[in-house]
Amino acid sequence: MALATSVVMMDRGNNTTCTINLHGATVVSWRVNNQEQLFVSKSAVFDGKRPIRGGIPIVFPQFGAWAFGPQHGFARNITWTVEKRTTLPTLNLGPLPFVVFRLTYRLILREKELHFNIGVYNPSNDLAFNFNLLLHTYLKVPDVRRCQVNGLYGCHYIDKVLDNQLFRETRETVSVSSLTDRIYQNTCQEHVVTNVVSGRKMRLQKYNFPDTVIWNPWDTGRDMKDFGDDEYPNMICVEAGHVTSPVLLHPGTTFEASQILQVM
Ligand SMILES: O=P(O)(O)OC[C@H]1O[C@@H](O)[C@H](O)[C@@H](O)[C@@H]1O
Repeated sequence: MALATSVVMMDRGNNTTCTINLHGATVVSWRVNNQEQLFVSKSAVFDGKRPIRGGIPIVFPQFGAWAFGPQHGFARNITWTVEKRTTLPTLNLGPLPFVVFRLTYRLILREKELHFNIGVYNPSNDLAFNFNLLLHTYLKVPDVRRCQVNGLYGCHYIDKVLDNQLFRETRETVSVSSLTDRIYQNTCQEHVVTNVVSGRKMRLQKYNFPDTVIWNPWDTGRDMKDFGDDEYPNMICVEAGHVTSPVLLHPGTTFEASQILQVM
């Protein structure tokens, strides 16, 4: 069995690399010209028991709390396997003894881009199932207060900080200056986040991910054991997902979704 800390690394030259921890198939580092783009907490735990705090964990088959398992599902907390037959890292999850599905995750590293392609297959002959899927992307930023996220104007959002009330976004760009935990629905296929590392912009393109979660724990991060007290200014989560309505996957069919991150 692979160790919890086993990693797969992609190296494109020019100090452009991507590292995937097989625990949860969590992308734990993406360096472009030696500049780290992802936030991983200095208090993150790599014990193979808990999800990794930062990078890009995969949320599946549940977003949020759940009666049947851990918060945000179990995919981020299980060791994935690497398919040996391909040159591109392809990671697989399933079949597992207790569930019927297979997840395939393919990553492509380009000069200034990282592509994520994820497929969920239902191998059953007769059973359909429901799931949520989300890429929990933690972007590294010098000061979250200076970041602006576009592509959310006019969208309805569930504000988890305000008793899950539904609001409509009236701002052209969204910024974060306090505890923020919002599920934006039917968002644009593209978001641009300003003032990420080196003052650059990050473009996030998404396909088959109708929702976008914006999260920063602000000082409530102090209550999280695997998150440093002073780290909240240095991250913003912009999470592409299919979460407000579940995906219903019929027997013998596959659901596919993807995301591209691009340093601009
Ligand atoms: O601590 P976890 O399980 O990794 O979750 C972190 C956050 O993840 C976000 O996606 C949720 O909207 C937040 O409500 C949650 O607090």
